[in-house]
Amino acid sequence: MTQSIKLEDPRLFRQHAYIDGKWTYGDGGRDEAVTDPATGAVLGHIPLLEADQIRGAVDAAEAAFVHWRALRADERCERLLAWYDLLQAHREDLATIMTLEQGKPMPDARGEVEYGASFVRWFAEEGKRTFGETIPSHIPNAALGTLKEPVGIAALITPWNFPLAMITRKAAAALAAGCTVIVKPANETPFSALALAELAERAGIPAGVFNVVLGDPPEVSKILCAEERVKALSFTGSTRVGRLLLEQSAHTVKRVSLELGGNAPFIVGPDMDPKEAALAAVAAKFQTAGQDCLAANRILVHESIHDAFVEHFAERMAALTVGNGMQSEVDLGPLIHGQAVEKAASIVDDALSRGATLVAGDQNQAPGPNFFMPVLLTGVTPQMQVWREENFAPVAGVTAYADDDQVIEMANDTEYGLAAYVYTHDIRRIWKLLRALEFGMVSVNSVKMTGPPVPFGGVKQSGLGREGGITGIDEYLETKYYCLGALGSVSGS
Ligand SMILES: NC(=O)c1ccc[n+]([C@@H]2O[C@H](COP(=O)([O-])OP(=O)(O)OC[C@H]3O[C@@H](n4cnc5c(N)ncnc54)[C@H](O)[C@@H]3O)[C@@H](O)[C@H]2O)c1
Ligand SMILES: N[C@@H](CC=O)C(=O)O
Repeated sequence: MTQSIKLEDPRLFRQHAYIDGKWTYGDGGRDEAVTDPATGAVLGHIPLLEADQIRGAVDAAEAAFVHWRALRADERCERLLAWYDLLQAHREDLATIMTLEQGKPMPDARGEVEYGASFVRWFAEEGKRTFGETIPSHIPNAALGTLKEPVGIAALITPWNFPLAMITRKAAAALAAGCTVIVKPANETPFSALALAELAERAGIPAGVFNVVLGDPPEVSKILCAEERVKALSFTGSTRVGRLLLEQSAHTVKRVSLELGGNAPFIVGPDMDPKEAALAAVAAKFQTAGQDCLAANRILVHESIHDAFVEHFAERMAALTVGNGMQSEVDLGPLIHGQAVEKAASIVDDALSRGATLVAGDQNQAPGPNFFMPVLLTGVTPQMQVWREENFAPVAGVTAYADDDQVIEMANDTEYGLAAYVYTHDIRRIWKLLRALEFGMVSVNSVKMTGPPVPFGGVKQSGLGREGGITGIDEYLETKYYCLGALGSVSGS
């Protein structure tokens, strides 16, 4: 079954790769169907490019780099702002494409377009502030300083859970720095990336500056990692693939940035109102049907309020509507594919076989094969997969703890270190937890923590580097030191 896609601007729906300003077929005639996870209907097809075509994208990015880096920062800024305006103007179409290929409800998709666009505006401005520094000279008659220069071509490899914002958070920073980019989106969600390319072209971003390649993921990534001309690799995705790409990039000594998996603890202090904390925990767990690197997977509640918390959590969870994200009033869309549903079921089975209690979550109510009803488990322990792995599904695991030292140990008992949530109004507890938690981001009494000004990223096996904020652009800049010697007495100090 093929589904027709109705857009106000049908030219935003592209089914070709985008290289050097041209929409490109695969030379070998291979292609892949892209389906709507909610219905299983085919939305369209993408070409799987051949190795020479991927290298062709590198040729194009290399040629375009010469001119793009030579523009003044404010000239690049103008084009990025034009791109931003187009993303805003086409928000509804972009959200429609995203919901159809990814499954998230339309309000969430609109929110992601807004979120993704906000990085373009942020980095358009930051591009004008890539300041070098002057260094007081220790060498007689010399002036010392630094310049910031673009690293060169950046390969950007992105996941399917946030098909637009994960691209713009990288691409806007790279383009503002003066780099050219080759984007490889996930094959599950290529159409958002291709719509971004269409709008980049309309915004006056020159041919070869923003390219989108499609193909067999290991094949394409291997070529990009092995290419000496690609100077930076920025990857968002699973820790497993991140490790692989880091290894593959070692031979060409690339600048590597990794935004990997998370397994966020959500800590609730004894002073909290259990209902307030439960509503926040539901919001932090079920966005994008739990397929979110920031999802609150391990919910650690003080024993004095545990039972009341669980009751409120279950009540709020029962009010969530699961369905096709194109329909109004839906809170949770489908999981991305059948394998994700199987993995979620096996994680729940594993927990139950090791003694967890199923409080709620009846899979017989699921409205279709790729849907998974929200699950609440209590009595979750470190031996269970639901604790050890990033479950990436609407499966919430709750555990009681006795005191702050114990909860710190429990929260840090994971290889991941992306984000943690803390709910308490006790300032001493807040400070103690904030300092002791081994996570790149700690959010206190707030579910929302991200946005353009924020240095987003993790520690431990959750990644390398930061995206967004005032340092996000540094991932795409080299520092060049200069020493101007023999200046005579005018050099000063
Ligand atoms: N830290 C963050 O900012 C952040 C944000 C979003 C998602 N994520 C993580 O992404 C993961 C979910 O996304 P996913 O399932 O698309 O991740 P994934 O690692 O399977 O895929 C990510 C990208 O890598 C490609 N890929 C897959 N297998 C590959 C291989 N063997 N060799 C080379 N490339 C390969 C995919 O096509 C995709 O483009 C979760 O772990 C989630 O936490 C992290
Ligand atoms: N929710 C994250 C993406 C992770 O999956 C974000 O806000 O960037």
